[in-house]
Amino acid sequence: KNYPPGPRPIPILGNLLLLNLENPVADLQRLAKRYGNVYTLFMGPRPMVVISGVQAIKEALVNKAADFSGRPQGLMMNHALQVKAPGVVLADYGSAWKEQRRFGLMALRNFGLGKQVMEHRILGEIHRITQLLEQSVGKSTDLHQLFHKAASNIICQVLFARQFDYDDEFMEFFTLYFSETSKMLQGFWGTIYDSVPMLRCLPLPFQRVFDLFKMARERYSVVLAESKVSRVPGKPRHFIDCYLDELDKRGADGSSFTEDQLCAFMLELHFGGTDTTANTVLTGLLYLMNYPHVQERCQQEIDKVLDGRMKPVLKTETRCPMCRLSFMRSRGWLTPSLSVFSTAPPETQSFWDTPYQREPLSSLTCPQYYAFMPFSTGPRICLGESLARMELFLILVTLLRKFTFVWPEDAGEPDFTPIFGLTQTPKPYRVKIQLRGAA
Ligand code: HEM
Repeated sequence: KNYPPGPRPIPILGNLLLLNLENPVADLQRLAKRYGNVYTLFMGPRPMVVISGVQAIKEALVNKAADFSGRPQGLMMNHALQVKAPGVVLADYGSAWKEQRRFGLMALRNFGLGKQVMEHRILGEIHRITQLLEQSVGKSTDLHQLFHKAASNIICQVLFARQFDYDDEFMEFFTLYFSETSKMLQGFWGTIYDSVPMLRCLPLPFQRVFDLFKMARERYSVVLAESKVSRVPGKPRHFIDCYLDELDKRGADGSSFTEDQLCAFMLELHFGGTDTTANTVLTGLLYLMNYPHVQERCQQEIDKVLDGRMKPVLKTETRCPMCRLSFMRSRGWLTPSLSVFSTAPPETQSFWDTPYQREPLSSLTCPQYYAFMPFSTGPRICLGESLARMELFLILVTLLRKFTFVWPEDAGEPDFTPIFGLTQTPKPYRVKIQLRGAA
């Protein structure tokens, strides 16, 4: 009874019937209009406080961080990970989460985050994408797996210093696994699983997620076993080695460092580093194709700033305001719903009046950064933000410099409404690729 007001729940289902479980965003916004920026919804028997609007989100995630940085347990996500160890993403707010997060940041930095070596890795992967896109010039193409594969290869280099061919079984499996589980974990079936516990043991479609997680764990075990055989203690080659060194150092000191924890962490970084970045690029292209004048202005800016340079470099980012603004807009559109697990998603609605509106960038005003939170805010802010920003800038700038992306004439009206999931995904679309004369 101490919860904020909200619609009256019914037994067993709570308020589930008020939501379109395929994509509840519009319903959550409608309810916010009726009940205000902080209201309670019952997902089955489980109460959820929904927070909307910049002020309320800042208040919760920053000013009252200690109260709002936890993660609820007992959800499909926790069960799928089979957590003896919750990694970082699913760890509750406390000393174990702090310890792992601190280590994760340190290890990511050691293996390139924010350094030139990372820029080279990303540019190497972009070179591969560019070559593939060149083969599709003049044709109508589906890019949906391409960016997942590129982003996966970038994070795999950090995690275990390996890159895979795009048709490699490992790559094909993880591309499928990320996109299927992302939709399932926070789509219709995920919500049913989380909200109606009595249905959990039935052979419903959500059982597929558990199979996929099991298959992912098996593949990580192989990678981990290989690293253990080939490593030289004290000379880490990648994230796994670094973690194994930490395990050696700590021994059985009762800390949060365990091999299970390492596997969970790998999975979270691989997943977190792939699906989000890839879907942001896909959204960016969808948007740029449908606002050709914006694409053209970005290209003019890129040509001017890069001048005769062979490749874009990250330090030119500040000199590309139009590109930054366009890419920010894509991230704003795609605000991932990852933090639904702890609180409401960082709802940018009050800043981007209508996130899917058809007339963005009518004036070149830069958004106020305080309202822009695609990476969330507060202590649980995205661990990979700097890597993601690097990737997004370098990928989009390289592609726009070389190609023009055109919405095919026979593709009909674009549909900007994303598919809801752990990360929101643009609906599949095709793209016509043209080579730019000047590039
Ligand atoms: C466009 C790309 C990305 C976006 C939009 C994004 C967004 C987010 C958001 C919204 C959160 C939730 C924060 C919260 O709970 O309040 C998060 C957490 C996280 N992200 Fe990202 N992310 C991106 C890329 C990445 C990358 C490349 C990595 C890995 C290198 C990564 C790793 C993580 C991890 C480990 C967490 C959990 C942090 C914690 O719970 O302490 N993300 N991200």
